[in-house]
Amino acid sequence: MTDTTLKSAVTPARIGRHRLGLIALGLVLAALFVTPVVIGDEFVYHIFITICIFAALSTAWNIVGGYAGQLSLGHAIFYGIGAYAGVILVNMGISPWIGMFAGAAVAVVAAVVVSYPCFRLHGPFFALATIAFLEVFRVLALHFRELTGGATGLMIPLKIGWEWMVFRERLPALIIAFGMLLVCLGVAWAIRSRRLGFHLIATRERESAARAAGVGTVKVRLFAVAVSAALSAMVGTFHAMYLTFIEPSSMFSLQLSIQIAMFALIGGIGTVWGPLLGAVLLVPITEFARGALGAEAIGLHGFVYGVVLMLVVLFMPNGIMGVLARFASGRKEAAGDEPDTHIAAVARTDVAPQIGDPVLRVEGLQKHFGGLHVTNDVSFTLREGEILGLIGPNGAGKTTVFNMLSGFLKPDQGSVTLLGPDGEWHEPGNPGDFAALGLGRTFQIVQPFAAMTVEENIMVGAFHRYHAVSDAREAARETAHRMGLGRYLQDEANSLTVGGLKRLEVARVMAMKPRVLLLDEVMAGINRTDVKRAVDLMLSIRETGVSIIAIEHVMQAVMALSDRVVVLSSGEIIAQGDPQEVVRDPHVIEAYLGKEFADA
Ligand SMILES: Nc1ncnc2c1ncn2[C@@H]1O[C@H](COP(=O)(O)OP(=O)(O)OP(=O)(O)O)[C@@H](O)[C@H]1O
Repeated sequence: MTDTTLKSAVTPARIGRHRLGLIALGLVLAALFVTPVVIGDEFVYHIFITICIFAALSTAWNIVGGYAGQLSLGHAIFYGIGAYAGVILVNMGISPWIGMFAGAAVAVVAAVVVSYPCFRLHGPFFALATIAFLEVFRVLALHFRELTGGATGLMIPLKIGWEWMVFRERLPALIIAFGMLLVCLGVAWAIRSRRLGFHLIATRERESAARAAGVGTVKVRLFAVAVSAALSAMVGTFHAMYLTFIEPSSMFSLQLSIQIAMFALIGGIGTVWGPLLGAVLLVPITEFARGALGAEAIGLHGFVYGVVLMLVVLFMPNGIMGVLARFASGRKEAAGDEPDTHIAAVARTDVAPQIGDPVLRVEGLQKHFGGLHVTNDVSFTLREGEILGLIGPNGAGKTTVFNMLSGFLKPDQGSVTLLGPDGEWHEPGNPGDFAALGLGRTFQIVQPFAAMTVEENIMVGAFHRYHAVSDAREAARETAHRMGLGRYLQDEANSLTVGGLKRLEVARVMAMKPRVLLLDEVMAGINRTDVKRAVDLMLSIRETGVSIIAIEHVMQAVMALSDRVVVLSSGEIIAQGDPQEVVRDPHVIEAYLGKEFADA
């Protein structure tokens, strides 16, 4: 396959529009620095410094709230820690440049301690928990009066100069605020464009699928929270020096937490540039309104944010960046029906399967859900290069067995052991360990990472083998072409048809280069031509030495594919062996069609 074929999905027009977008964003960024310098007015300086500060805070928030999808409304905790650490150390005669890092270190510890127990909570529950922790920190700041000054707050001593981050003119403050914004944007961009960014978005979109692809979902989210907290704390230190006075309710403020989240929501949550655009749009409107209306307009910014948020939700659900991205990528239509490449056909009779030694042993699996005995003493072995069909009527317990074979469920009794690449037998405990030993699985209900392109979805699987983005991208492209998805590389996963999504599910797991592959009903709901293609594909995968267990209801496919079949009924194995013999077994006919049919 030529390189040009691999890159064909990225059109020159699309690259051109992308470049145009980057140039426009670069101009917005440059204008943030140049405009106040050219105008020279104090108030304009103040507005642009405030934009930089809020854009930096919102960009840091976006690493957790956007990339990782953990809607934190307690981010002012880290901003407040940075502010207090900086000011307390300044009062002790230590420069805020040092205090900034001390605050960041404390914020990282607080972030890990606060977030770890909260990660089990999702959506509004996570948000509520972060608000509760924010309140705890505010009360702590009020309580430890000797350190924080309590409700009276702390004044910054009037030591002027770069060393103390306090200036008579506005320009140095703008330089620092702008520098901080650049640092936050740089970190956010670096995370998004590396393996970590892919892992975070995958975790946000489909945690189970991410875990099956070997992503350490808790680890990556903790890392994101730590980085975000450190950046927020550093901005907090500078902002405290800029304000020259801090007190608990304005530092550990729910309103501030909501504001920084809102900038990202309006600009484009989960994008690198969205928070910046949100802050650029909203801060001037509210600051000018406040300046123009003075005390009459207390709370006006809340009203303005509410109106803008409503308009954005109604007309731009993905924020400003969503509109720009649509412009950059052009048309979208349902994709995936017409594979662009021919999947190598391997006729059933052409190839004698090379079946080797056992690679997976399943012994005495028992699983109860409350009073329901879902599997009872399920035992079988899978050999190298073998295709094992796992069949049985609805509710027989097939998916539950798969969940135990991939670490998503712990058996009540029994064991699953897997032959590792080191030649030793292992008993893995969780999906990550199974993936590390070379087991990949698909899900009965497809689990695409909706916010990613087809290429990026497959890259999440490829990152299991590669660290470098370029290597993972190349591997993903090769897999996509092999799976007939080459034409859709740059399309959003959401735009694929059912058949396309099923192939994407297999492509993601194939990019992991598994040694054992668990396929859960990959042929359900697809047309006859696609079933034929899927059978050929599975046979070609097996030719590479991969062992496959396939849960399937499409009997022609099961018969065409399987070297052996295991039949489950009511959680027990009722037959196993050669496919032709198994389908004639009266117990199997009875399980599927009832006793009367079997007797007849
Ligand atoms: N988490 C759970 N809690 C309670 N019951 C469950 C749970 N998961 C599965 N079950 C029940 O266990 C039984 C087996 O379900 P399972 O999904 O494993 O069957 P299956 O053979 O894969 O069915 P199908 O072919 O319809 O997908 C069903 O009765 C199901 O309702």
